[in-house]
Amino acid sequence: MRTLNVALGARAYPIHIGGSLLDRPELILPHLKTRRVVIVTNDVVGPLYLERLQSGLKALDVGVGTVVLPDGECHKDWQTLNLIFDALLGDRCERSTTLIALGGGVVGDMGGFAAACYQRGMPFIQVPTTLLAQVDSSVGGKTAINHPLGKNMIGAFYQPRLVLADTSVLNTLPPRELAAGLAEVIKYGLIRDPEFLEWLEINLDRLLEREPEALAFAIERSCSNKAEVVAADETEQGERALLNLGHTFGHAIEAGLGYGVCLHGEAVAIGTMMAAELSLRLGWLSATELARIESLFRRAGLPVTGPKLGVERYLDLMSHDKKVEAGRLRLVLLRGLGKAVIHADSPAADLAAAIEARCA
Ligand SMILES: O=C(O)C(=O)C[C@@H](O)[C@H](O)[C@H](O)COP(=O)(O)O
Ligand SMILES: [Zn+2]
Repeated sequence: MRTLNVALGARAYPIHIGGSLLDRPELILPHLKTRRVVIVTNDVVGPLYLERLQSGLKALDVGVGTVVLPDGECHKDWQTLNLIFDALLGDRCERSTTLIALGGGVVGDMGGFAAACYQRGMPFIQVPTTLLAQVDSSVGGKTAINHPLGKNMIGAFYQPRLVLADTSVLNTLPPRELAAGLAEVIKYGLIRDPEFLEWLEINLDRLLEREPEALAFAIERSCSNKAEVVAADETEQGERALLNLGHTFGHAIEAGLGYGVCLHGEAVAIGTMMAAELSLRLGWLSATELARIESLFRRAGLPVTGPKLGVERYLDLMSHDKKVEAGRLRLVLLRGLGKAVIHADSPAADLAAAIEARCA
């Protein structure tokens, strides 16, 4: 097991990464306030892993309640969130009860938001079961639900007390979900870690073959990048926005198509290609560098062109982005491979051309 720390002062927390950690509930125990938890999961992950986590905790004399949500990004909404509140209230959960999110990004984001709201805040632990959740969404405390007009629009910054990433569970992950997680892994290389990007270019096939050593390295390196950024800028006043590479375009695709049609990681890959196209037009990225990004996404099995929603529709959806300031769209762009910047007021013609260049 490898352990990283998210350095947030009194709210600092560990990220444990390793095989079979679901069988080590003693790692969870020190982070509980009382011996009572509610595990929130979904109807795909639940049948695979809920019993294991539940029985391990019970053996340590922890009282365990469970909530099983319907699976999918299309359920990341008020109605489904309310199922968690119904269960917490129905079970008479206290403010000291710990909510454990067992699942991918949707379960983690909704579980975290429910924990932030229930009785104005209950302890929260992330047990991510997808690659995307292990390398990105379980770390950093962004919790939210979607709105038809925009992704993650209603939420809170609310940090977990522990992230427990069991890499063995990735063996049951569908290939499409593995690829979606790789989009966020590649993102770290592109925005701030050129050495990691080169490692990915060399070792991508090992990740696709789910070689445990390679996966553990990629997860640790991704989490270490994320932990550094979050510790420096928890609530996204500056540097943290760089973690949003590809997301302004990507979120427009997710909302425009209807949540769940395109996986988040797939939308991020397409969005990153649009950001790269714009960076190319601004003279910040060479055609060779753009081709390297495209080749990596393609090899990972990710899409590199998006739906033909029309430039106007893209821009309308993008205008809801959380990085918009005083009505000005701010985009994360690349100034070479391994260096991201935030840029306002991109020339309209270049932006439109970048979107069009990547619409199938
Ligand atoms: O943690 C962050 O900060 C990120 O931006 C990571 C993203 O990969 C993640 O998808 C995040 O939820 C997007 O945040 P949002 O603020 O754009 O909704
Ligand atoms: Zn993301």
